[in-house]
Amino acid sequence: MERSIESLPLSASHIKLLHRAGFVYANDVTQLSAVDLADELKVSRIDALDLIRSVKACNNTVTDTAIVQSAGKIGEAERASAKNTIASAKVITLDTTSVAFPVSRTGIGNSLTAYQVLLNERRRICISTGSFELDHLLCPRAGASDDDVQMGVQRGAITEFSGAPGCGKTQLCMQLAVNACLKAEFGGVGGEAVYIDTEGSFVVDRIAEIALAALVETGSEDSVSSVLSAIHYFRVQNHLEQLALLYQIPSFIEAHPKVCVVVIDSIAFHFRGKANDIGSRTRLLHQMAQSLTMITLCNTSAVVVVNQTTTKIQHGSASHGKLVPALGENWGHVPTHRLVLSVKNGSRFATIIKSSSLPEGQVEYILCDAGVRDPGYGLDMGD
Ligand SMILES: Nc1ncnc2c1ncn2[C@@H]1O[C@H](COP(=O)(O)OP(=O)(O)OP(=O)(O)O)[C@@H](O)[C@H]1O
Repeated sequence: MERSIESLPLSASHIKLLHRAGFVYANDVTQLSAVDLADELKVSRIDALDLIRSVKACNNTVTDTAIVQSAGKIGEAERASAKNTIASAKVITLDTTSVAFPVSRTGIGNSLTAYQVLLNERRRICISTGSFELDHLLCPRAGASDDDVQMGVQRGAITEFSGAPGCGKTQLCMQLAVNACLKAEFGGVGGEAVYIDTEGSFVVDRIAEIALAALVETGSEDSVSSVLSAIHYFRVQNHLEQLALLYQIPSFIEAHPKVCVVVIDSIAFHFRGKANDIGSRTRLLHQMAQSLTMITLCNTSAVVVVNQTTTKIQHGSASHGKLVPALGENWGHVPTHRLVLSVKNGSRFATIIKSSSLPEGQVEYILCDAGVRDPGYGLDMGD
């Protein structure tokens, strides 16, 4: 029996994507190869493969249920159980790119086996920071068999970069936004980026320069304008706007399913100086943390937050203090990975200070006209 696409328990964005490309029946999708479907939908091959698997899984589930029902062999209990199966298929295929998450936005989620989680992790294409060393620090992928897999900032996680002014936080954010939008075959993800600027530090000429350098380096024939057109820029003026925007980002991503990174530069700017009212600040930060977590749970976006640094007084004196990320210790539990960027004797370093899955480590990076790169970048050019 031919099943129409819209009768399948796929996400609305998947159905829209398939309809827009002219697909009507499930079999039209399942008979295609991932390469052909990727061409048709203008998505990456991994995303196309995932979509084919999802359609196949949904199609089989729906068809099996329909067959059992039409044969009259199904009681109320079985019917309910079949319904649950379809519902769970919907949760598992909720994401629009590649990763299945057990938690839905609207209800208690279903479990995945650890092995499924492992497969999802392996399939997940990270977003490059521009520095090979930093990419490996952020995503070592121990045991991964595919050496060509893109490393960098992990999707489905909140990564925080903090550091003193001038250490390169904004440069890194702009580089990540560009790399998210480059095509997969040119070292990118072929996605779109959300860029939330709370400080007014986003410089469009600079991001255009970074995009041009990336296109030239990788030999991509795309234009700077096509890369910049995939970056959705939001400027927020105060903490209420920031909270409201973050709350709406999941819906925004649902309407823009190619978004694979949400950058917030910086998370702390509008929350500093509210130390007088600790209670309300804690509540606001808690709300913000919930919104960020929701973004990572209901789709496969990476969340990248910039944090400022503050001096932690030690031995009762600021002169013995050390620089630590702002917003206090409670906030420190929110990011999945926390890194500090620092400058010492003219060299720039990124150091992991907290992570539940990454080993401790430090790498050196540089900032140059092209953006964020490894030390020694450009030395072998022209050989
Ligand atoms: N075209 C460029 N070429 C090389 N380095 C550059 C270029 N543009 C900016 N930089 C470097 O970037 C640094 C500023 O980085 P960035 O604005 O990311 O700092 P930040 O950590 O975000 O600071 P703040 O907290 O004040 O916003 C400057 O010190 C400069 O050395």
